[in-house]
Amino acid sequence: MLELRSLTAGYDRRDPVVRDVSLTVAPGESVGLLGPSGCGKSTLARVAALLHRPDRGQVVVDGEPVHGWRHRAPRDRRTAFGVVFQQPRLSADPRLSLAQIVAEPLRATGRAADVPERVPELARTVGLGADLLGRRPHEVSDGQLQRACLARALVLRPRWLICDEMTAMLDASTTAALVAVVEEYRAASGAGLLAVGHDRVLLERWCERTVEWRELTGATGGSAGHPAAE
Ligand SMILES: Nc1ncnc2c1ncn2[C@@H]1O[C@H](COP(=O)(O)OP(=O)(O)OP(=O)(O)O)[C@@H](O)[C@H]1O
Repeated sequence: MLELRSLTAGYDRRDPVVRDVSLTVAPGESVGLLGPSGCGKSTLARVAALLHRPDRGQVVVDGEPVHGWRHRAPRDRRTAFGVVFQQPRLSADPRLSLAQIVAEPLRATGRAADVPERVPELARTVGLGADLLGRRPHEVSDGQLQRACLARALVLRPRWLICDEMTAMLDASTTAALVAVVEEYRAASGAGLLAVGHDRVLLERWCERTVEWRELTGATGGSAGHPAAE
């Protein structure tokens, strides 16, 4: 279970963008989170993926409260999450080839030995031809780069996937292809999904359950929350 309990988060403690938000994703469940631009969806997605420390509230993963974010999160916690962001160009190192981008999490976790097997396997899964794997981000389209970013998110076989407007920059056929990849992975692995976006038609087709941002506030009662752990 991925539980977001009474989360308050943002960039200025005096004026948080996420206020007392609660949401739960069960293993194997797909949850779409809909909200208008600027409401704080990406910020919440980053907290859920252990990339941004909340001011208040708790993230509880499989019954265990999270006590560290980013590099302070234990490795097995961090690697349980695969994250895909809206803008692949901001989340991929421009100096690396697509193959190196996909391989990054394996190298960072001491599993470089798996690279020769896993990278071509993931490239096939996301529909990246071998000719593209040697190219760098500026030599491929947004859609091709997003395919590499999705492969990178899946390479460590995460138990939770956080997709933050994953398809916002993509055409309809690439959107359908990437959603299908996520769904095949979920069916095979039992991973849970939190897909954040503003495209109601897409999220309602994609996810078993879709929730509105405004429904999440104060859902567990009051804004007191729990003090965030260091
Ligand atoms: N790094 C940052 N520093 C300061 N403010 C930020 C930062 N990132 C986001 N914000 C602000 O926090 C608010 C919520 O942003 P967030 O990206 O979480 O919203 P969103 O719902 O995902 O929006 P969108 O759908 O447009 O991506 C916005 O007002 C934004 O300007």
